[in-house]
Amino acid sequence: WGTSCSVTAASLAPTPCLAHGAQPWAWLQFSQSGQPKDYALPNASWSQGMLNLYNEFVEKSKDGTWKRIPSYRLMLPLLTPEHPCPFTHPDLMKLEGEKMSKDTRLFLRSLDEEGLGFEYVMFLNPSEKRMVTVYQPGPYLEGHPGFAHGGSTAAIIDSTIGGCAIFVAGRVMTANLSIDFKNPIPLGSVVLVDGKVNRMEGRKVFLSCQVWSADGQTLHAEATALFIHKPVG
Ligand SMILES: CCCCCCCCCC(=O)SCCNC(=O)CCNC(=O)[C@H](O)C(C)(C)COP(=O)(O)OP(=O)(O)OC[C@H]1O[C@@H](n2cnc3c(N)ncnc32)[C@H](O)[C@@H]1OP(=O)(O)O
Repeated sequence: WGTSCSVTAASLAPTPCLAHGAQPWAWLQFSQSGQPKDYALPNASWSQGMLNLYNEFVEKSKDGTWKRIPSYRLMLPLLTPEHPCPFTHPDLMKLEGEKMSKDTRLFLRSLDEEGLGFEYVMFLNPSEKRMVTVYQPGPYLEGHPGFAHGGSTAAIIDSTIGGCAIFVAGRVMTANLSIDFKNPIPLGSVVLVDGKVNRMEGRKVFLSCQVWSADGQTLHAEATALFIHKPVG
């Protein structure tokens, strides 16, 4: 899962499901060519602060407590009964790539140039049902001068806890997201988006999330959310 790791079907193999026959690999996304480029690896735009936090979680991942989540331009279509586990197919990357629409991109991976938009890497802690995102908002996410637009903060929160909810429940949609914005996030700074599942009731997954500065001194935002499980088919 480190920086030198090449992405193979084996390295992306799913972790055990937690509930509802969850398919934790369902969030994997593939590039339009079918050859995946993993965007959740360091690039030249990452600040030293971003690299430091990334390395901290890579270190924590060595004993399996945390897992880095690869990130591609597109989200893998949610799995069908015919393809319950795509990792068993040797031509996975190509097949899934060809199934994708050619004209869409995942919102958070919509910009080509490194560093201008959302730079982020997610780490999942399966036993804690917790997802943290190391996040560096770029200059094209501006709201008030010099600060990230609140909508961009909502998007990174939604994706962080969305990933967490997918892990526990499989296919989910955001039904409700409530955010208290506490302190503005400077563009180019590094923050930690820390989300977790609090409880599940039937199809409902309740989560909470906090956005902290990298030094842990500033709470930028906190949120609660409800995701609803939508069974495939
Ligand atoms: C690693 C990368 C991961 C990337 C993750 C990306 C995550 C991105 C997530 C998104 O942005 S999703 C896009 C934004 N969300 C939507 O567009 C959802 C639009 N809404 C819907 O599709 C439906 O309203 C919804 C799926 C949320 C629910 O419809 P359903 O028909 O499946 O459920 P229903 O309305 O029967 O409600 C089920 C239960 O949830 C409750 N519920 C539904 N919406 C609620 C709400 N908004 N607030 C509170 N409770 C709600 C509802 O009262 C009910 O409770 P009970 O079972 O106790 O009766």
